[in-house]
Parts: sequence; structure tokens; C-alpha cells
Amino acid sequence: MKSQQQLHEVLTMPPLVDKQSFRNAMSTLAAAVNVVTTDGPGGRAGFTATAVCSVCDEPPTLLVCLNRSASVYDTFNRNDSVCVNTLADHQSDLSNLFGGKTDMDQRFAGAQWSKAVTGAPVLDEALVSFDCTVSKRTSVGTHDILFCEVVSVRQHDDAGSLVYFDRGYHHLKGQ
Ligand SMILES: NC(=O)c1ccc[n+]([C@@H]2O[C@H](COP(=O)([O-])OP(=O)(O)OC[C@H]3O[C@@H](n4cnc5c(N)ncnc54)[C@H](O)[C@@H]3O)[C@@H](O)[C@H]2O)c1
Ligand SMILES: Cc1cc2c(cc1C)N(C[C@H](O)[C@H](O)[C@H](O)COP(=O)(O)O)c1[nH]c(=O)[nH]c(=O)c1N2
Repeated sequence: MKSQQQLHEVLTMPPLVDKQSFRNAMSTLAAAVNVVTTDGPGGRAGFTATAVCSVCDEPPTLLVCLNRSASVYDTFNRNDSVCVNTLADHQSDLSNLFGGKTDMDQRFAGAQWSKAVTGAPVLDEALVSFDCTVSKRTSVGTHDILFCEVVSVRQHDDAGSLVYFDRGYHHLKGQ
């Protein structure tokens, strides 16, 4: 158990976690890699995201964190459709294409796409694609959190997974 003095020291510690320390710590969390797409009145866009997670299954909902300074931000803000395409193990080139400063037509030219129920682009060879409509948006710091209600799912059970860990790509084969 901590003494009164130790507790006092913990409670009065200055905030030591600067941006770089936070990023270094986050680089130790393995994450699936997704190309998140949209289409609609705002136009077509897509970006690479690891900040994606399951929120609840009733209704089936994911969240996606999007930096408000990203070039795709305005487009996502004007559309309600979102497709979260989780990349298969052979798709690291697509992650780089959608994660860099590349023209939008060039990004989409790098793969084959279909149209989802919501109108968002579905990546044909993705490990899994979640077609969604945005049910809620909220801002935290530099990012917007998009809550995305899943309206349909398409998956390829035989594909392996692309994992981002320690600032690099790793490949997980299925069973
Ligand atoms: N959530 C995000 O916005 C996010 C996540 C991963 C990567 N990225 C971007 O991709 C590029 C390469 O990233 P990297 O992983 O090779 O090295 P990095 O040192 O920039 O990031 C390490 C880890 O920190 C977290 N992170 C990075 N930037 C963030 C941000 N702006 N907001 C919240 N978390 C953030 C992520 O978990 C990332 O994997 C960078 O430009 C980075 O900003 C952004
Ligand atoms: C592996 C990896 C993971 C992420 C990213 C990049 C990469 C390489 N990026 C950054 C995002 O993809 C990038 O800002 C845009 O695609 C390119 O930016 P511009 O469109 O040029 O602004 C990113 N951005 C974001 O807002 N949320 C996220 O979760 C992630 N995750």
C-alpha cells in the first residue's frame, strides 16, 4: 500500500506524457489496418486508419477516429456513408497509398472496388468490409470520432490479416 507521502507525490506529479512519449507508447499496440472510404454529396475519399474499434453489437457499431487536418476530412464530414475495409495480409501497399499525400484518384486506382448499399466504395479483396452510416460524430482534441452503424458486412474467411506494430507491417495467417 502507498504511504500518504507517496500518494501525495503521485497526485501532484506534473503531466509528463508529451505527444512523442504517447506515440512511442502507442506504437507498442498492435492494430488491424483499415482503408476507410466514403462517397456521396461530398465526393469520394478514403484514408488509412488504425484507430478503429468495435463499440457495441446492438446496434452493431464501430468507431473511427479521423484527424480534422486530413485532406479527406471535409469529404467525410459532408457524407453519411462510411465503409471500413480491413486489409488482408498482402495489402500493405494499399495502406501506404491511402496513408500518404496521394491524389484521391490515384489512391482508388490501386485496387478493385464495388459499391456498397450506402454507396461507399467496398474494397473487393479486403479481409472484411463493414458498410456503415454515420450515426453520431464528436470531436476530441485534434480528431473527430465517427460512430458508424453497420448495415452490411462482407468477409473473406480464407485471407490473413495485416497488422501494424512497432511502426511496421506484420502478417498474420489464418488458421
Ligand atoms: N490515430 C491517428 O491519427 C494515427 C494512427 C496511426 C498513424 N497515424 C499517422 O501515420 C503516420 C505514421 O505513424 P507511425 O505509427 O508509423 O508513427 P508515429 O510515431 O507517428 O505514431 C505511433 C503511434 O501513435 C499513434 N498516433 C500517431 N499519430 C497520432 C495522432 N495524430 N493521434 C493519435 N494517435 C496517433 C498511433 O497509434 C501510431 O501507431 C503518422 O503521420 C501518424 O500521424 C495516425
Ligand atoms: C498505418 C497508418 C495508420 C493511420 C494513418 C496512417 C497510416 C500510414 N493515418 C493517417 C491518414 O491515413 C493520413 O492522414 C491520410 O491518409 C493522408 O493524409 P492526407 O490525405 O494527405 O491529409 C490515420 N489518420 C487518422 O485520422 N486516423 C487513423 O487512425 C490513422 N491511422
